[in-house]
Amino acid sequence: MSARSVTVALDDRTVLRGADLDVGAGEWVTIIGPNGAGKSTLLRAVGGLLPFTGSIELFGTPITGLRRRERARLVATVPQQPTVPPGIAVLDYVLLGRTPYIPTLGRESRSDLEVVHGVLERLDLTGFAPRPLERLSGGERQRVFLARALAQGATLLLLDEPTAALDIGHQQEVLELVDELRRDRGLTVLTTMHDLSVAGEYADRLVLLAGGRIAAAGKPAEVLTEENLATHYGARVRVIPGEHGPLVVPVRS
Ligand SMILES: Nc1ncnc2c1ncn2[C@@H]1O[C@H](COP(=O)(O)OP(=O)(O)OP(=O)(O)O)[C@@H](O)[C@H]1O
Repeated sequence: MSARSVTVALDDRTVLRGADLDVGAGEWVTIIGPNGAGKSTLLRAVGGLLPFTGSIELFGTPITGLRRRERARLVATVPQQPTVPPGIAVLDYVLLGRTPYIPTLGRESRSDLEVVHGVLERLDLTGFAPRPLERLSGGERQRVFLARALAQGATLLLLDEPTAALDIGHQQEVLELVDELRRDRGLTVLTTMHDLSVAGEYADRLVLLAGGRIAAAGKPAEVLTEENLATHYGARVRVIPGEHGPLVVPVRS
């Protein structure tokens, strides 16, 4: 996907200004930045969920020219707090991911159900299928949200803080799974993330947003510098070289 000069105003306030972003097919790019920087806003604009000025293309097609169903087959979004229909079971929630493939007033096909069961199995959620989604723990729910996005079969996956509710083990499990799917199925991944070490370990490139503008972009080692993190987060950190990317350690003054 590519975005050029994307600007978003919410309630008459410009919260994203002139953002340029390219994510190549099969690439993983993570947007980092302090609270309120505009990370979710940029992700939502790319997902076609917000009005914007500028241009956004998904695999060569302007997003504004795509119908909802067409767009949903190309891009799947997991928001920070997805809406959960009251009382819905896990299986039915994940099945909602197949909506772009089900004819209006039609029913899901056998292949839709096969996709859903495959995804549930892959995410170790088969045992949860009949349970009400609302009664799952925060981390279990997070995996179900990801399952719905994967069931959608889109090529571009947009994940807003995908590991926020997860313990360290499930965090790794989910990110490894996303990376595996990226390699196996050629998925393109755009995420937001607060954990900078984890962000740097998984992404090919990082984009640092601050005050609605892109302040830095490049390989994790180019973006995760002590200077950048002091300037844009007001944070005192040490950056230590790690096996898969720089490790960012907060230090007291
Ligand atoms: N619906 C809205 N109306 C008005 N302002 C909004 C709206 N949604 C978000 N904003 C504002 O836009 C700015 C960017 O918000 P956004 O959610 O994109 O930030 P973020 O970088 O994802 O933050 P966080 O790390 O806290 O999740 C913030 O100042 C926020 O208050």
